[in-house]
Amino acid sequence: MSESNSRDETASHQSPEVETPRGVLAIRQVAMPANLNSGGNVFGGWLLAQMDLAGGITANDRAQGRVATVAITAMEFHLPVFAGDVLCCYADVTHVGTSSLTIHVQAWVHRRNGTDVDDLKVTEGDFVFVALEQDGSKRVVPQP
Ligand SMILES: CCCCCCCCCCCCCCCC(=O)SCCNC(=O)CCNC(=O)[C@H](O)C(C)(C)COP(=O)(O)OP(=O)(O)OC[C@H]1O[C@@H](n2cnc3c(N)ncnc32)[C@H](O)[C@@H]1OP(=O)(O)O
Repeated sequence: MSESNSRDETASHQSPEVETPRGVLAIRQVAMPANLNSGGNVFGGWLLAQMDLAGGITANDRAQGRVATVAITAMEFHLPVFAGDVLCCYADVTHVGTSSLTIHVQAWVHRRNGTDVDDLKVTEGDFVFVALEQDGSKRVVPQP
């Protein structure tokens, strides 16, 4: 049997991989009607704010103190979010520089669907934070 045939056979016996959230649950928040746009979906800006908070809490923990968001270098909106969805933001420290930290943040919703509950990845992005002194100047991120 050729190598490629062998690989095909293995693949046909495996169930498709189910994606799970990446990182640690940093915040949960219920999307409310006040967070909707005129189309009936949750505003992207509200989602970004929740993700920034989730990344900021994680960066604050890792940097052992005050941080500020300096950049969002990647952001994807995969699916719409609706009122009543429970937004769950997961954060993963992917890079620590001298004064900066990059946190990959994924937002998933926990959505009731009759008696079932669906968990869906709705957004993800890379948030860069800089560790700050009390006067607002940058500082070195301490070793863990
Ligand atoms: C037990 C109790 C717990 C309490 C728990 C409380 C938790 C509480 C959580 C709150 C969570 C709040 C989360 C929201 C946080 C905001 O909303 S902050 C508000 C918005 N952000 C701001 O106002 C920041 C404004 N910017 C600044 O003040 C200045 O840019 C800064 C941040 C002081 C940096 O200035 P600078 O000295 O010119 O920095 P510079 O040398 O150019 O760059 C510094 C680092 O950033 C990197 N960088 C800069 N620009 C970029 C860029 N565009 N892309 C990538 N990297 C970049 C550089 O590469 C460098 O990295 P390192 O090589 O040092 O690792």
